[in-house]
Amino acid sequence: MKNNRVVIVGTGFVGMSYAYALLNQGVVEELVLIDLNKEKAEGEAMDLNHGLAFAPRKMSIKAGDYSDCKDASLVVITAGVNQKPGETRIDLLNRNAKIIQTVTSNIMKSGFDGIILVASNPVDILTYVAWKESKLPSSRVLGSGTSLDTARLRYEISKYIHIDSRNIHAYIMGEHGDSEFVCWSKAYVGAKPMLDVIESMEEINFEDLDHIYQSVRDAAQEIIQKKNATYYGIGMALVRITQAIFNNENRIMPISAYNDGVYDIDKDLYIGLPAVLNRDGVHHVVNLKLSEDEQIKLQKSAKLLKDSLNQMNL
Ligand SMILES: NC(=O)C1=CN([C@@H]2O[C@H](COP(=O)(O)OP(=O)(O)OC[C@H]3O[C@@H](n4cnc5c(N)ncnc54)[C@H](O)[C@@H]3O)[C@@H](O)[C@H]2O)C=CC1
Ligand SMILES: CC(=O)C(=O)O
Repeated sequence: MKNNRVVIVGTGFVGMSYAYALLNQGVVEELVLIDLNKEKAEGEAMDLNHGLAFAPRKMSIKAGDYSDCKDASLVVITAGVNQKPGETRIDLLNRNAKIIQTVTSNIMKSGFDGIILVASNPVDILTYVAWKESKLPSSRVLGSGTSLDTARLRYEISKYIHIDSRNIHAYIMGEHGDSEFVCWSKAYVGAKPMLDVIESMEEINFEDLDHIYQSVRDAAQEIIQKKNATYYGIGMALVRITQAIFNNENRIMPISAYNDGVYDIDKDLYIGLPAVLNRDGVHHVVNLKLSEDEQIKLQKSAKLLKDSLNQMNL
């Protein structure tokens, strides 16, 4: 890891929520903001700099250009359009794929040799696009995947059982989209299997599991209906991934990782899987023994992503 510099490409809602959370949590030393709209990036850098007097650490924040990627350790791509009410993430594909190709090509022209983290939607497919365009090892290109969905899941479970969401160990896997699913067979509260929790607690029963899943799956649409975009949750998920990388944590997080055969699903694609993250990026994908039903769901989700990838000319 060369230094403690992060470059954000795309200073919209998501990019700036991430930047604001980075500043508040004092995660990095240097932050560079890039956007097609240079004035926006400049304004955002000024605004953030005015918070430095209240920040937990010294930090350099500026609007920049692609030459700033050369020495960066991490470039986070949050550029592109977001969903309008009723649109799915996949509906954004044609509009955002070109943007991600251009952005990645510009990043690589700078001589960049670090890690790329993609948040733009549809994130699994666009992470693949960034990986192909960058020609970096797949371990150094990852997407936010189901990290946000998993945080939503932990929150929803926590509401039922009144246990801190940080004690809930459970993953949403698959596409960051409508075909995602909960890996209930490997869900734990503290060290107690979720299925034992259901049997021993009155607050939650088996019927609630479907309701929890639906709330998670439909959360983005609900927020977009109410306030047009989602950004705080993903901003904080991106910070947690950034910390895992910069602090060399070997932390397990569900992110969009390249499937090179760890799971028995279509190969050569990116999909939401639990993975160990450290300063090298994705150290390895964690191989969970899924139930038969979960395995079918993961296969379906992968097929959907693969079909979308096959329709593109990459
Ligand atoms: N992965 C996840 O869990 C989540 C992903 N998203 C996705 O993040 C993306 C960004 O969403 P928002 O920030 O709400 O959108 P936004 O419209 O607020 O911001 C997008 C920014 O990208 C910039 N941009 C567009 N083309 C560019 C280019 N070629 N080079 C540099 N900058 C460019 C725009 O000028 C704008 O500032 C969307 O695709 C959205 O669906 C949003 C929430 C959660
Ligand atoms: C927009 C989006 O992908 C989300 O909030 O999950």
